[in-house]
Amino acid sequence: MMPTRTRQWLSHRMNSHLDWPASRALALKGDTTISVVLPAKDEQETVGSIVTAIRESLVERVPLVDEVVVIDSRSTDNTAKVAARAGATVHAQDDILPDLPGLWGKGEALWKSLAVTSGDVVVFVDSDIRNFGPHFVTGLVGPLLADPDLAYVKGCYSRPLRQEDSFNPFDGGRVTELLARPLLNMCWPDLSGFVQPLAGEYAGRRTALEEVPFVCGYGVEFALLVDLADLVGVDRMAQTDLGCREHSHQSTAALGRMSGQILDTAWSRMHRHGIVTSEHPPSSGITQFVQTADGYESLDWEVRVSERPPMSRVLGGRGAAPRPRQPLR
Ligand SMILES: O=c1ccn([C@@H]2O[C@H](COP(=O)(O)OP(=O)(O)O)[C@@H](O)[C@H]2O)c(=O)[nH]1
Ligand SMILES: O=C(O)[C@@H](COP(=O)(O)O)O[C@H]1O[C@H](CO)[C@@H](O)[C@H](O)[C@H]1O
Repeated sequence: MMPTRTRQWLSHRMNSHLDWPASRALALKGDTTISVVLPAKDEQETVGSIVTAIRESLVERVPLVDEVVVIDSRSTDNTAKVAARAGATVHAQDDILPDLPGLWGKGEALWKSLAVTSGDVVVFVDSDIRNFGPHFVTGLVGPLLADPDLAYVKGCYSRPLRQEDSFNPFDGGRVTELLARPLLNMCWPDLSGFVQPLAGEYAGRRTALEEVPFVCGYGVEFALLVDLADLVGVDRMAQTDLGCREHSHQSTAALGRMSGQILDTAWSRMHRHGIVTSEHPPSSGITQFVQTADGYESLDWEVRVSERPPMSRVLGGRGAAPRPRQPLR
């Protein structure tokens, strides 16, 4: 159950995107630089419109955003071309810090983005959003521009579940409701006020983001919440209601594998926090089953997650990335 202190946190750390029109964010920008990062794996259908919306509204019309960067995460489609054509700076995930062995996953893309961006504030936006609007960015950066003590702002929204033959206005966020929310409530009750703990839209100060590890797979959001709360304290974290988010949905089986990665991530944090003491980590894999004409076929999947160290330890010896490239305008 949400502790009283978390209810108090929720009452003063919940924003609405309606509070943060681009004009107000611009008035607060000063010399704070802002990078928007989109991790993208096979998102040719949607990445272009998101980049275009950001470029036209928040670079050209209102000069709030200094760079829009797409990290092409081993896509097999035309994601990179579509993103570049829309005006983004595109980096292939494996071209970044090439002297390190490349790893799979969303968190790898997000971690590597820190090495090729320079914004004082970094905004992460998924590339599969189907109803993106510039308010996703202004609602996240506004509170950070207004309050220098704030380190991190997480988006929250209603999450419809639109599938081939069905639509439900509330059933999205399946891993959130079935795994992440129970885990956080039971083991990290101070984080139980985050409405969408796995939301892929969030913004943070580089000075904080470069001081925490990045889990390379789908555990990245879960780990960032726990690790940033350890680093800066929940009261330097906030959230903004961004309205509604519709995105491309994966299959239940795919979310089962995602859940395995998040559970592995959570176990590692429970171990660091002394919630579990066993020195034997959980199994690194899961077996799923598909029905066949002859019965069931078993499929084994690896869900053990890799983790990158805080970027400050890597860039420390390399020097920070150059200041944002020439704005897109
Ligand atoms: O290895 C990966 C997996 C995902 N993504 C991106 O991360 C975001 C969220 O991933 P996904 O849509 O697969 O997760 P879901 O929203 O279904 O939970 C999307 O922009 C993906 O393109 C990525 O960059 N690399
Ligand atoms: O929130 C969730 O349960 C999952 C799956 O959402 P849906 O059930 O497909 O709406 O989506 C999120 O989880 C991923 C892992 O943290 C994030 O990377 C995604 O950005 C986020 O959409």
